[in-house]
Amino acid sequence: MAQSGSSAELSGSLTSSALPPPRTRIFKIIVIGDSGVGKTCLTYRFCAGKFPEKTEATIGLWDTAGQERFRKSMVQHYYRNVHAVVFVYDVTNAPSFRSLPAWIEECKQHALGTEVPRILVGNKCDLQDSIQVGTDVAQQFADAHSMPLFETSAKSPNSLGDGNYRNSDHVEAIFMTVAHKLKSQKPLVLSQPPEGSGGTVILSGGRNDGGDGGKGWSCSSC
Ligand SMILES: Nc1nc2c(ncn2[C@@H]2O[C@H](COP(=O)(O)OP(=O)(O)OP(=O)(O)O)[C@@H](O)[C@H]2O)c(=O)[nH]1
Repeated sequence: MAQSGSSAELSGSLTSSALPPPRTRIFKIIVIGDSGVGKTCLTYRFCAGKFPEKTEATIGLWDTAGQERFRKSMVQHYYRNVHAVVFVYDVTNAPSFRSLPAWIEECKQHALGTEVPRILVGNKCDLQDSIQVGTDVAQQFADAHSMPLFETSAKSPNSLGDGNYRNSDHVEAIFMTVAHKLKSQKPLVLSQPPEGSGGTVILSGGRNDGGDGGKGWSCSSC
């Protein structure tokens, strides 16, 4: 198992033209898996709607030059108050798939067991000729750990061929699934961010019958 993780926050707002003011709930979602599987790209792709031109290895929380006390408190901080976990492996890298049990165990040790919404993501599906982890084996693993499986590519553009990254490759669906699990019962509908709204992606839920406005979701940091 190698190092590091990414995280994203989803905030859900209940907005209304009438008072009271909007309620905001913030969820902390951690994205974990071996180094290089594409955690940063997936998170960036979701938050900014595109694949990053250039990424650098995230400084691993496990890479603190032997300063054990510092490492321990950093890791504890990372796993604290987590609402959902996204496990990522690289479909072209079998060892990254074999590391998953260790990542699941790591989560368990930080009190993140099956009660916390978790999903499994196989990234880099655009590299069709280099696939080392088949869907069958990944699905079996996902079923055994009661997680939904998504196979995706943070990189490949959508089928419209215009170079944009909209509603394609399940990236939005992945985070929508997490949001949906967190928000439970309410059906969520993806809407694109308005032009110039930065990295905000709004996941709107249906208005409720009480007329108190719609639910909005946004990825507020990454
Ligand atoms: N072909 C392809 N390359 C990808 C994809 N996602 C990420 N990459 C590439 O994989 C490399 C690692 O991506 P990162 O997002 O930095 O991986 P990471 O898991 O955050 O890595 P660490 O920060 O080291 O933990 C980069 O060169 C990306 O361009 C993908 O879907 N397809």
